[in-house]
Formats: sequence, C-alpha cells, structure tokens
Amino acid sequence: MTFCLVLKAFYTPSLVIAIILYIYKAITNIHINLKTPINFKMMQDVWTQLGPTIAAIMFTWTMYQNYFPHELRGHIRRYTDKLVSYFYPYMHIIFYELETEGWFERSKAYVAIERYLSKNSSTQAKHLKANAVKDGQSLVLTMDDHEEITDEYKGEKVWWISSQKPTSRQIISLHREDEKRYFKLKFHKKNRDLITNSYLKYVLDEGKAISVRERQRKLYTNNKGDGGGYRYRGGRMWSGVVFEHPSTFDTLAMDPNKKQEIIDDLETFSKSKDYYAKIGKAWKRGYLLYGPPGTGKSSMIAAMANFLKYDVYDLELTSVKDNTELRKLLIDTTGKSIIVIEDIDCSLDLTGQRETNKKKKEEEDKGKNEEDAVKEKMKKGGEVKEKQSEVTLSGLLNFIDGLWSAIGGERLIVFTTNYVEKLDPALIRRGRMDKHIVLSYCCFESFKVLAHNYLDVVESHVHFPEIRRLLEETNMTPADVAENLMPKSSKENAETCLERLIKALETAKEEAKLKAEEEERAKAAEKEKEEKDREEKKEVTATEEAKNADGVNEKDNGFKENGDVNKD
Ligand SMILES: Nc1ncnc2c1ncn2[C@@H]1O[C@H](COP(=O)(O)OP(=O)(O)OP(=O)(O)O)[C@@H](O)[C@H]1O
Ligand SMILES: [Mg+2]
Repeated sequence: MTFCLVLKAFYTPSLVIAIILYIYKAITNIHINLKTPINFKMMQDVWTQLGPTIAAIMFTWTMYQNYFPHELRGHIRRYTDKLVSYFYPYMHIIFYELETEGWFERSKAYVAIERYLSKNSSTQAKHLKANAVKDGQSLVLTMDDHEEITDEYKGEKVWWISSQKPTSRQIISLHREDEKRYFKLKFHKKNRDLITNSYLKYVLDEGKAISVRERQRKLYTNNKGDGGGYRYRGGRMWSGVVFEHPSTFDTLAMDPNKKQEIIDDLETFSKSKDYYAKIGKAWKRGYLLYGPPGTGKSSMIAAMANFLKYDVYDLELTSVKDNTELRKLLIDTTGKSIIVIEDIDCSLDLTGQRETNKKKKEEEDKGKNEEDAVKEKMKKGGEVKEKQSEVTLSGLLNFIDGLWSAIGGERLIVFTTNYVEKLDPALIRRGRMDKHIVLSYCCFESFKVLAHNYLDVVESHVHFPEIRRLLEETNMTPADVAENLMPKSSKENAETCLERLIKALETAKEEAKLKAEEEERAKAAEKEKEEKDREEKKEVTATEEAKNADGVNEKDNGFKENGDVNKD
C-alpha cells in the first residue's frame, strides 16, 4: 500500500491526495477495529501513526527526486499516467497564459478563454481577480488561481480550473510574476470530439467577441510619413485616440424608412461572414454618403461606428505619399473597422484621370513640364515646397477592392462628398461603393427627430403645421435646424426655440426667393446679351458677305476688261 502511495505521489498534488487517503484509511481501520465512535483519543492515535509514515513518504519523495535519473523518472511518470488514465474517465487540456515563443506575450487563446469565463467566474468562483480594461474605465472579473468553475455545452458538463506552476528560474520573465499561469479544461473522455471540434472553437469565438464588444474603441488618423520607412510617432502609421462621438441612429435626423434600411444593411453585413465566404467576396462593404454641407454625413459615420462597435480610421489622403504607402496603411488597419475618406472630391485630383484622350494627355504633359520648371526654380531659390501626394485613382481603386483589401475582413469603407457628380464613375460603381446614401435638406420627419432630441417635444406641437409647410417650401440643412432648436439660455423653452426656427425658415425662404429672382434676372440678362451678340454677329457676317460679293463682281469685270485687251 505504501509503495502504491509513493508511486502515486510522483508529483506534489498526488502527494497530498496520498496523505489524505492514508489518514482516511487509518481512521476507518481504527473505527472498524475498535467498533467505537471516533473520539479525541482516537485522533491522537491516528496522528501518532501518521507522523512517521508522512516522514517516510517525504523522505522517499526527496530521495526519488534527487537520486532517480531524469530519464527513469520520465518513464515512471509515463507509466503511472497510463495506469491512472486507465481508471480515470476525464481528459485535460492546458492553455498557458504566456506564449513560449517570442517575447512571452499573453496567448490570444488564454485571453479569449479568460473573457469567456468571466461571466461564470463572477457567479461561481469564491476568489476573483479584477483586471482593468477600456483604459481603466471598467473591470473584468476572472477566477483566481486554484479556483474551479463549471460550464455546460450542448448538455455536457465541463470544468475549468485556473492554476499556475513555477517556471524554471533560468528563464528571465518580463511578466509580472515568475510563474506559468494556465487554464485547465477537464471533460469526460466520451465528449472528446464534441470538445475538440466544437466547444473550443465556440469558447474562443465567444471570448473574442466579448473582447471586441467591451474594448475601448479608437479613432485613428494616418501619420505623415516620408515614404522611406521612417514615420513619426514611434514608427506607427496610425495614431489613435479614444472614440467618443455620441452620435447614434437615434440622434440622427433622417427619413425613418431610409434610416431603418441602413440599419438593416449594416446588421446584415456584420453577420454575413459565412455568406461572403460562400459567394467568394471579400468581407467588406463600401458606402458613399453625399449631400450638401451640414446634412449629417460625418454624424452618420459616427452613428455607424457606434452601432457596429467598430473602430474608425480617418484617412487623410493628402498626407499619403504614394500608392505603396496607401497599401501599407490598409494592411495596418484591423478588422471590425470603418475606413473613412471625407470629402473625397477635395482629397486629390481624382476626377477624370481615366479620360486618356490624346489632347488631354498632351495638355497634362505640358502642364507637368511647366510644373517641373516651377519646382526646379523654387529649389534653386531655396524654396522647397512640401511634396504633393502621388496617390493615383488606380491606387485608390486597388485600395478599395484590390487583392489587399480582403485582409482583415469585416470592414466598411466610407467616402463622403458634397459633389458626387465630380467623382469618377469607376470610383463609385457598385461593388466598390455598394450603397449610395444621399443626405439632403431637413424634411418634416427629420425635424421631428431633432425636436425630440433637442427640446423633448415628442408628439406634436401647435407650431408643427407651420414648420411642416415652411420646410416643404424652403431648403434648410439639419445642421441649421438643429442650431435654431438649441436653447441659448436657461430662459429659453421649446416655444421660443420653435418660434426662432419659424423666423429662420421664413428668412431663408425670403432669401431663397430673392436669390431665385436675382438668378432669373441674371439669366434673362445673359440671354439678352447672347441674343444681342448673335444679332451683331449676323450683321457682321452679312456685311462681310456683301463685301466679298462686291469684290468678286469687280474681279469679274476686270477679267472681262483684260480679256478684251488680250483679244485686241
Ligand atoms: N441628419 C442630422 N441629424 C442630426 N444632426 C445633424 C444632422 N445633420 C447635421 N447635424 C448636426 O449638424 C452638425 C454638422 O453635421 P455633420 O458634420 O454631420 O455634417 P456633414 O454633412 O458631415 O457636413 P460637411 O459636408 O460640411 O462635412 C452635427 O454636429 C450635428 O449636430
Ligand atoms: Mg462632414
């Protein structure tokens, strides 16, 4: 029996089990032998018997550790494990916290499991650890070492144990503790396929999804680089700040049907990973937002990011040196993000670059030569102007849907513009910009959203019919409507704000009328001038024709006279 116990005690936890078993056996023996209830005297006897036995076990253990050859110990351990596993119906999988390769970073699998278990941990574990996330704004609770919690998957029970073991002292650990922390998953042998094929994937996916949901989202902008590898801000291509824009689809003023259509579209996109894979399309979607200034294009991007819980990469195209740098920037973005290029029509001269008729090319070449000459002149004079971006339309087209664009997945690319007609059709064709959304002047439905948000006027108001009429008769951007609805002092209430809006709408209507009249007058004057020019031109042509006719007659006469002379 003692030999068996020693055999079982090849590693410390087993040693503890062995001691417990021994105590139990000693007590039951006494109980059986004496047929008396266990009392204090008996316990004393147990301890008297136990002391030398434990000492013997410890001695044997130390001898074993110190004097048994390493290989032999390995063999013994292997056979003991086999023996134990023969009777033991459970299997274990271990997930270490630190990667053994590289710089001992935290393993992604461990982090995902930690997040996945956080819910069960907080309800089941007695000892918890708290880790700060979102830059210290919230806490994630995980079970502390030597805690065990259970989980259930498709009706089968599994156990998760958190533990740690000391690492070799020769390893210089950059981590906070010189210990190897790990999660151990215990499950019944019969569930082997279920766990390895399905449960583990589920845990990792869920863990990652929780991390993404609860992460601190960022707003990035590209750093200006020299194109040769060196970049500002510690070599990073993007620098980010915490994304805190409060715009949501609830605060966005637009036609409710159109709004719902966009929400549905976004939701479908975010859940369509498998569908995109099935149809052989990169998991990305392009949105073109266009409309006059102040109609909510930027607000909509923020609302999209908040709805999908994505990061935002605000790409400043003019700071990108060339197409290669643009590609590198794309590779440096993560999935679950929106890449935004605002005012695409102003970013670069991307219009008409595909119109390659000869004349245009010649003109361009001519212009280029002149430009080069000016640059050369400036250099000589010591004036070195900042380098212009060399990003081309084809570079941008590749950025949107070239081979590289598939990297990372789950990405929205959003362009905004005030002048959609200025853009090259290739840039905004479906497939590149899949959904075109026009954001226009404030309609009555949009106004109602703003009135609700800004003044808490929910259903109706006595001024609403008049505002409705005025909004139908004149164009006012949601930005202007919002500004009029915003109380400017504590004395102002819904009534005063709505009255101010009515006044502003009337003024806008009047101004629009005057402008239209002015334009009408200008048009009429232009027409009149054109008419006059045409008349003058007609007169000039008629005079010239008359003159020419006179000239021909004179010539004819001359010929006749000359002919007569020759004849003579
Ligand atoms: N549709 C809208 N819903 C709610 N608020 C809006 C809307 N449009 C504009 N606003 C308000 O007007 C401000 C300006 O809007 P925003 O920056 O989104 O306009 P934009 O279309 O991006 O303009 P620009 O073309 O000049 O960039 C926002 O801060 C917001 O308060
Ligand atoms: Mg904007």
